[in-house]
Amino acid sequence: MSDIIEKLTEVLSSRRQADPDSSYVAQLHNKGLDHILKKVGEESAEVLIAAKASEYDHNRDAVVYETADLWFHTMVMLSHLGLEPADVLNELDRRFGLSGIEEKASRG
Ligand SMILES: N=c1c2ncn([C@@H]3O[C@H](COP(=O)(O)OP(=O)(O)OP(=O)(O)O)[C@@H](O)[C@H]3O)c2ncn1[C@@H]1O[C@H](COP(=O)(O)O)[C@@H](O)[C@H]1O
Repeated sequence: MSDIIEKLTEVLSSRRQADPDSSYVAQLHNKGLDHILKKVGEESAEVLIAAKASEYDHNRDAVVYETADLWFHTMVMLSHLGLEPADVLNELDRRFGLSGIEEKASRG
């Protein structure tokens, strides 16, 4: 796991019990799962908009910025549910080398 993902995972875990007045992440936990999911939805839409706009404005920085917002809020969602990025990375690792076409065919 990359260093920043590991460091951020630790900070997010420490924010589960933190004071919402001094932590944005604690505010998200305090507002609950529905609010976190709303943020994930909003950030997803912002990624789509930035990615589509980049075809015309070539603003790749905006795509990176919005994707970072989405990854961050997705990490908060995982943390809220008692999951970690390592769980997702392990699933990607399990799939590694298995062609999407083969995987789909194996579903029968
Ligand atoms: N990586 C991030 C990060 N990325 C984005 N954001 C915040 O996510 C919010 C993005 O929401 P929007 O763009 O929708 O802005 P907004 O309209 O003001 O947000 P809302 O009021 O609608 O929720 C902003 O407040 C950003 O500052 C982040 N907040 C925190 N982190 C990391 O989380 C750590 C802990 O943060 P705190 O809990 O605040 O200390 C930080 O040290 C950072 O490493």
